[in-house]
Amino acid sequence: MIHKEDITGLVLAGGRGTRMGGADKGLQNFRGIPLALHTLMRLGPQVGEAMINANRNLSAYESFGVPVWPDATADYAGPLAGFLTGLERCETAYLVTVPCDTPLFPQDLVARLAEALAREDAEIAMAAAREEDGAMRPQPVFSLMRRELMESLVRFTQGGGRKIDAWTGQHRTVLVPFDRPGDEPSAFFNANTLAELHRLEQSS
Ligand SMILES: Nc1nc2c(ncn2[C@@H]2O[C@H](COP(=O)(O)OP(=O)(O)OP(=O)(O)O)[C@@H](O)[C@H]2O)c(=O)[nH]1
Ligand SMILES: [Mg+2]
Repeated sequence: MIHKEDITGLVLAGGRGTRMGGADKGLQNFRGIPLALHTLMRLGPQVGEAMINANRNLSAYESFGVPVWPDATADYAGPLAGFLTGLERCETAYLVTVPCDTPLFPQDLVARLAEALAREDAEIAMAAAREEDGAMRPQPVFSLMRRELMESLVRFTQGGGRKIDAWTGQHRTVLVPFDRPGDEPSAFFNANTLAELHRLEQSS
């Protein structure tokens, strides 16, 4: 069994927000609260420690009250750069990642990932959920992983690797479906554009 005190939660807010016109997505308001803070408030009760990965406007993120870490490299190498930053800063045995643009993610996300990781003796537990087109797909930015994977990720990214599934494919990974009766069907809908953000704000 994995205790929540052994898990650090990382809010991924280090992207370019290209599809939002280059806006710093984590600072865009969702129901009156910045997306990254909304995400942090939903993640905090599920983990022992929390931190934010951001690459711009660091003092705004720092005002949310948890440590803020930018990527070590300034080239916007994608979400794996955020994973790596998180693993480097993580002081617990496990790290879980959550993107800042999916504010309605499940309140039992971490518990279910942790249960599956322990049950399967896996190295990574990754959520899978139905997307807006109805298809079940892995949600790689929602992953719980062992801190020891840091060295593997250093090697992978230094070799030029960028794709999350190419890296997780090197490790024992369990997929955790979030489509049980009672699961919110739109929990994993993410806001990549301002229109999607406004649509999400109107939803349940
Ligand atoms: N640290 C870090 N995180 C990133 C980077 N690129 C994307 N992310 C994060 O990964 C998650 C998924 O990213 P996307 O929604 O695909 O990308 P985005 O950069 O936010 O937006 P687009 O530029 O429109 O693709 C988000 O939480 C991003 O903040 C990066 O270069 N570095
Ligand atoms: Mg996104």
